[in-house]
Amino acid sequence: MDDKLIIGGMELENRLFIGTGKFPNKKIIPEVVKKSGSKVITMALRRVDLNSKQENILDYIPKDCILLPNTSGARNAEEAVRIAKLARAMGCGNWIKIEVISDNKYLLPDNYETIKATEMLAKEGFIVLPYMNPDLMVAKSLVNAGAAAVMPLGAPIGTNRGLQTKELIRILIEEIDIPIIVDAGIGKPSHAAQAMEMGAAAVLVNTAIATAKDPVKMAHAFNLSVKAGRLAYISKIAPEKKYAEASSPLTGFLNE
Ligand SMILES: CC(=O)[C@@H](O)[C@H](O)COP(=O)(O)O
Repeated sequence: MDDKLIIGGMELENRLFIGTGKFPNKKIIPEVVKKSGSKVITMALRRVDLNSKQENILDYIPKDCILLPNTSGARNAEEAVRIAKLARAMGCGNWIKIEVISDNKYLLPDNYETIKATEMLAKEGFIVLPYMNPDLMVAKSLVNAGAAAVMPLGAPIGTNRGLQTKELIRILIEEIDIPIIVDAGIGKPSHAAQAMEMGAAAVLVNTAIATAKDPVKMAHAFNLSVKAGRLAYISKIAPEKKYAEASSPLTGFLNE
C-alpha cells in the first residue's frame, strides 16, 4: 500500500509517533519502539545529557529513528528557540517539536508564543512541529510561519481522556494542507484509531503507553490501531444514517 506520510522531505511508513517519558524502566524503550513500529521518537532535551556518565535517553532510542526533541520546559518563544538550537548543537538533528507552556495546571500550549517560535526556527532551517491548542486561525498562522506539520492536542497532556477537541481537530483536517498530528491526551488505542479515521496524518502517544501495565504490548496495540484507523480512512468510511436501513431486502418471503 503506497500511503506514505512525508514530513520535512522524509517518507514515514509508520504514523504512530511516541514519547520516551514516564517509563518505569528505560531499558524497555527499545522493545517498545520496536513493537510500536514508530520511527519518530520525541524526548525532552532536559533528558539528553551527552556529558553525563549516567544513562542517557538517547542510548535507548534505535538509531534508525528520527529524533524529535521537544522544547518541554520553555515558557516563551525565546526559551523554545534556545532549547531547539541546543538540541541541534548536541547532535539531535533538525526536527523540533515546539512546546511552549506557561500554565502548570492544565499544561496548555501558548499559541501566540508557539507561532513566534515556529517562525524563528523555520527561518533557521529546522523542521518545526508545533504542539498547539486546536484553532483554525492559529493553524493558518503556523503554516505561514513555516511549520512542517501541526500537532493539536486531543486533551491535556497525560490525562488519557481522548479526543475532547474532536470537532476543532476535524476543522483543521479539512482546512489545513500540512499534516495534522494529534498529540496529547490519547489514552487508548481506540482514541488513536478515531483520530486516524477522521483523517489525521499521525498521532503522538506517550503516557498511555509508558504507564500501561505492559508498555510493550500496549505499544503493539497502538501500532495496530493506528494502521487500522488509517486503512479505514483511506477506504472511505460509509456515511451515518438517521433511520434504519435493512442490510438485505425486506421484500420477499416475509411479505408474501
Ligand atoms: C512526550 C510529549 O511530547 C508529550 O508532551 C506529549 O504531548 C504526549 O502527551 P501524552 O503523554 O498525553 O500522550
